[in-house]
Amino acid sequence: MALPYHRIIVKIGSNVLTQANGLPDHARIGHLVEQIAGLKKQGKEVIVVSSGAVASGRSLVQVPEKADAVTSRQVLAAVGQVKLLATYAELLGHHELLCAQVLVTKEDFRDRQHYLNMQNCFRALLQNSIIPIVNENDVISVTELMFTDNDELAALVATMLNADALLILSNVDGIFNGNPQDPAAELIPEIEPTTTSFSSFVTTQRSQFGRGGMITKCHMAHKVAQLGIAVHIANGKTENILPRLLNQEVVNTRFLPSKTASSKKKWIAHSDLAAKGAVQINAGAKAALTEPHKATSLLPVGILGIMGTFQKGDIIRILDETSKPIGLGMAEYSSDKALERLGHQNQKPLVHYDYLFLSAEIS
Ligand SMILES: Nc1ncnc2c1ncn2[C@@H]1O[C@H](COP(=O)(O)OP(=O)(O)O)[C@@H](O)[C@H]1O
Ligand SMILES: N[C@@H](CCC(=O)OP(=O)(O)O)C(=O)O
Repeated sequence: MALPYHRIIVKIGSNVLTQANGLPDHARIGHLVEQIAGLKKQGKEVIVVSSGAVASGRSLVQVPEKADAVTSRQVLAAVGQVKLLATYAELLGHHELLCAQVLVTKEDFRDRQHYLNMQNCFRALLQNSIIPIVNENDVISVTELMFTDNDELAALVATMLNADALLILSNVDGIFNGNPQDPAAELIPEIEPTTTSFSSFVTTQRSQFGRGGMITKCHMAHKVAQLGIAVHIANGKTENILPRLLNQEVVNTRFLPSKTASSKKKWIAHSDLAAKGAVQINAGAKAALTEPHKATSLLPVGILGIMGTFQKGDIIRILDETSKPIGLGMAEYSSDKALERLGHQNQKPLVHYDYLFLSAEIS
């Protein structure tokens, strides 16, 4: 039976688009474009998150050896992104499809206004049947401003657009219960939303041109699935991977989605870096907040301490008694007011349930 996904994010990793010599693999891009056109013909909405700018740049310019790594990457990506998009535009054009370039930085997901502007543009592109091709703005995003990798970017786009599925195409068939090179290792077909640890079987090893590696891929995938979006990790080098994946005809790892969260919660779930302060809560408050199937807000009576200074509307981290982060929320009032109300009964919640995201996975 075909999987009933309508809005699909397809993340194409560096390794899928790059040959062993580091140059772009045009035949592969062409084959993926054919498959994307096939999905569009079925009436599906497709958003592509594509790496490959640096690899495309390598095919055009040779950066002088004396240039530092950051500058080289900026130059290669700036030149290469033009070629990458031109390749997509030309190949999609053969199928009478139009694509659009969306270049973003991590900051754009932290700032509510940037986020809403981006979301608005994506929606308009999809309404006009245009395929957004998203990549990190590698000219601006350097060092600590960078996404961990394009898996993180794809996860953020999937949650922002409330996609039905995120398909991560890498150079492995999925997640194995050991080193994928080990013949004894077996592919894990499904991962439940309750799974919390991957480190026992996923190594920190990365593929030749990959940035984040499989551990970060797993954490991203798990976080997205927790927000109600199905995530599949599959091999982008397998022939006709996209239609075969959707028809369930090919091996892959599927992260089963848990019940859906509201879009506000989805935004908050990815706002860790934007947090302005933190609150430490007592064991009773933690038990109340984490009780399944209960919508509980965070009240001042359960707060032990306030760290940092925040205003109404700011994102704050929620820490348990041992200072372990257990969630994120949007403050209903400032840290000054929260301090006055600390430990008091019958006060307005500091974080309303609708603006509270709890997860064991926040790093
Ligand atoms: N348990 C595992 N199952 C599958 N792949 C794994 C596992 N542990 C480590 N890996 C490595 O993760 C790599 C894919 O991640 P990554 O390098 O980030 O790829 P991409 O560039 O496609 O995002 C694989 O090539 C593989 O070597
Ligand atoms: N933005 C970069 C790729 C970034 C990246 O992390 O790629 P990947 O390892 O495929 O997630 C580029 O276009 O070359």
